[in-house]
Amino acid sequence: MTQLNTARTHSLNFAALGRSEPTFDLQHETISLEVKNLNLYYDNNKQALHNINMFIPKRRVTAYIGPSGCGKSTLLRCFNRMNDLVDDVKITGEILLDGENIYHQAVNVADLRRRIGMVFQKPNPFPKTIYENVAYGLRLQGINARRLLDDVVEKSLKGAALWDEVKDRLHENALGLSGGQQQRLVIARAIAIEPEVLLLDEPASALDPISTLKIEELINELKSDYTIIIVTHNMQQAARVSDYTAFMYLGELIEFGNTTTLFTNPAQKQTEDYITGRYG
Ligand SMILES: Nc1ncnc2c1ncn2[C@@H]1O[C@H](COP(=O)(O)OP(=O)(O)OP(=O)(O)O)[C@@H](O)[C@H]1O
Repeated sequence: MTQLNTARTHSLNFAALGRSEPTFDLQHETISLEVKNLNLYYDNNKQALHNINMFIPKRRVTAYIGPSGCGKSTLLRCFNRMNDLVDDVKITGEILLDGENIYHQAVNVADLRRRIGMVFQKPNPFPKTIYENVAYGLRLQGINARRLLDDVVEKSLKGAALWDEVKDRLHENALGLSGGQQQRLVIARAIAIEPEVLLLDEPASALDPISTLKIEELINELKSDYTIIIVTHNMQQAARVSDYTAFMYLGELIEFGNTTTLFTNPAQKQTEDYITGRYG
């Protein structure tokens, strides 16, 4: 009891972060993704994820936090089967997207990745124009009608809060944009094909504070249309942007719940130790 009180004293000040009392309750959410008995082993037998069970609520922001090496990125990459690209990886268990197991052998992984888009830590625009970066996914689908592409490019850039900055230079090389603009461009490219879920792996950790703020504001706007899952090293960022937070430690899911509750009144001692800075 004493320790939980200590946690309240030392944990993040939600009023200062502009957050109020908990407004979200897992019991009343629609499920987007469900993780069931998920285990992952690298190099055939090095276990990186241990029996993960949880679900990701639809059209909310869920953050994964935890010390370096605890398996956050590994779990994130399971949601769009990016780990399939790693040699000697073994995955057991299931992840259900709208009730269907994405690891079923009949699943087309390219289709899955259209439904679950991903943005990485380092912005990775293609060495093409701003316009062609955003139009890329549609062109891959064989869509080349100019007016349709124009509309989607504009809508996606507006959706990624970048339109005003680039509308007069759409045909310039995307590599000429700043790092923060490039990251919003990559988000525009991801949303141009209208995925259901967006996976964000440390999307702001390579950016300056102003660009970070823009990305955080953008996440807040995007969640009305997308289910967002974010991995972050930064606890304040998780507290600012997420509705739900999952704390991982040594490949296990220790605690998952409403962000405000997790940061102010954690149920597990390990969570409390982490958020109060005792390790990590
Ligand atoms: N491709 C890989 N091959 C072998 N082991 C890996 C691979 N990727 C990750 N690991 C190991 O799996 C464990 C979890 O790593 P992961 O990158 O998922 O952790 P993380 O919590 O995202 O860490 P960080 O915050 O430092 O990015 C670590 O022990 C890591 O060394």
